[in-house]
Amino acid sequence: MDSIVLAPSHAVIAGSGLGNKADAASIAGGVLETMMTTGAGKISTIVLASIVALFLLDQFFTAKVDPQEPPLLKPRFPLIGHLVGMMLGQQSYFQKLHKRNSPPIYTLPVLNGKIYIATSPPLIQSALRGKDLSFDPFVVDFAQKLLGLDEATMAIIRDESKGTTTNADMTKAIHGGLSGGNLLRTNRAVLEDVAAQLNAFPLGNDGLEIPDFWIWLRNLLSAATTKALYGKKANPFDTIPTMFDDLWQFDTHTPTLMISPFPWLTHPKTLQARARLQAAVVDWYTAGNDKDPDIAAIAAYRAETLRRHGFSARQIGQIEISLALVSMQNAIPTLLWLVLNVYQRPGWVERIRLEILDTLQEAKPVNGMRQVQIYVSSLEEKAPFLLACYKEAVRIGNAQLGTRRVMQDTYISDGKGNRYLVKKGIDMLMPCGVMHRLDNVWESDTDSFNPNNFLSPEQKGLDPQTQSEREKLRKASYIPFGGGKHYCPGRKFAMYEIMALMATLVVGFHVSPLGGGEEIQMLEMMGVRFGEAVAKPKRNGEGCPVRLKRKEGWEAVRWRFVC
Ligand code: HEM
Repeated sequence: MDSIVLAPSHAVIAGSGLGNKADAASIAGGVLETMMTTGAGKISTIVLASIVALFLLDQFFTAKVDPQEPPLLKPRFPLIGHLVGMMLGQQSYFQKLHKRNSPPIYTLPVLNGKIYIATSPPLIQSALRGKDLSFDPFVVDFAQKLLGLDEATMAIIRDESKGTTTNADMTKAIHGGLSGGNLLRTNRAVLEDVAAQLNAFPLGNDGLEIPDFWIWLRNLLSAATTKALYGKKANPFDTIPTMFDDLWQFDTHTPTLMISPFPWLTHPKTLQARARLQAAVVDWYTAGNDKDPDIAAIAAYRAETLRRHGFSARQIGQIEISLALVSMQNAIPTLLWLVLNVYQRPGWVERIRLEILDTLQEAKPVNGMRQVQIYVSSLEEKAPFLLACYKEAVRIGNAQLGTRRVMQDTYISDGKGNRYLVKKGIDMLMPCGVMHRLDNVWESDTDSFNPNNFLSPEQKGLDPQTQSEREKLRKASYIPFGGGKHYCPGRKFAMYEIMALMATLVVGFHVSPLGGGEEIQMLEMMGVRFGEAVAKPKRNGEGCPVRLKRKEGWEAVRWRFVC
């Protein structure tokens, strides 16, 4: 079986495919002979001989492709060209290939295996909906390495003897835990803590000097999220002062941790951070806190599922640091890109402020302070420009690599009569970084932040009829949250918490650069690596010091979010 597993972030190679050996050997022999007789020096002979050897190996080992499969896209440098390109460029390598006019779906030969890459909206939608393509194998593959799980734990994860698997039941628990009333309750709990933190903000004219806006935003939402997940009584993230730093240290190095053959040598600090996180979370489950009715439904359902499958509290704690990670690692950087991009344009801040003002309601004063309510679930409808900015922050920051393994030979189709055979055991990648930069889909200069991408034709003064094809294409190309069975269950959760926090900032607070001037510093994005979805700021966000103070007329206000 030809198989390359590359996502979230590692490669497993198996199988082989033989090319036309006789032709290759004679061409290579000719090249070598020419080289030797022209008197080239020893070093250049060795280099050339290596290239010829690679050329030969390429002919021998490049995977075979059935004519019905997606066409083969050969690397410019034989055999290892794509592998090196992916290692160096990570997700951006697919954008590079796309700029070379790659077909809408192609087969990428990597060593002696292959992967499929889809970059056409209808083909991606077909793949995400397809029952024969699955994300599950990756969860199992990466759990062990990422979380450092022992064989006994992995044996339960791999167990299929009960007619179901841990993974299948966890998917149900996750989606149930983050839908309907459970979603609203968890959002309410997060925002209650966000409000408490903002309400504790200094009342004076100087406000607060924040040396590092990224770290401030990160800590604000991390504290609120963990409180909502684990409840107020016994939050494991309150036990050790380094817990948030540990979580983000772990998050930053997850992509390399998964591929490092000797993580104890290459990532000792990350392993120590992971160990501290796991110890605190293990204690929390050992004390039975997951049965407390005050905790988030997603945490409770997942723990109940894991206990049902026979995991001990130690094993649950080790696995469940992933819940904290997944709840924050994409949402919080998205908040950063929204805030930074909007605050580059005072006109946009004002436009959002006016939208939000219309939605606010005054409630009964508390301790002599005004109490202002934000109706979170109405923001989607009542604040279209804020919503467009949020979606644009998601588009611009997200380069997740949708990943599925073909479980049995099947066809995917673009709905226009083109269909492609995809074969059992091969992985298919759907690079969001390419989809979110397609020239024919998005407003021009696809690297720029442009909320027009998500305003309706009517809101932009355009004729909806002439725009309908493009609108459809935009919907199909926008895949920041994946799709199908594993469509991110936290997408609404993230949207509400981010929009609510942004709404409060623009109405109630004044954000200005610490060194003077009008606009706050824009931070640069790091490239998104395999295994990540949302870009983090370069240099851990250093270089964006701000002053945050309550706005005139909004000094003595207590904020309250209604979900
Ligand atoms: C802007 C923020 C977020 C982004 C961009 C994002 C992105 C993603 C992506 C790309 C996937 C994989 C989907 C697929 O392969 O089809 C995913 C899955 C998942 N996300 Fe999110 N996510 C975000 C926020 C959240 C939040 C806040 C939570 C939890 C509170 C969450 C929980 C999950 C879970 C549990 C899964 C696995 C679902 C499954 O396996 O069925 N996500 N997310």
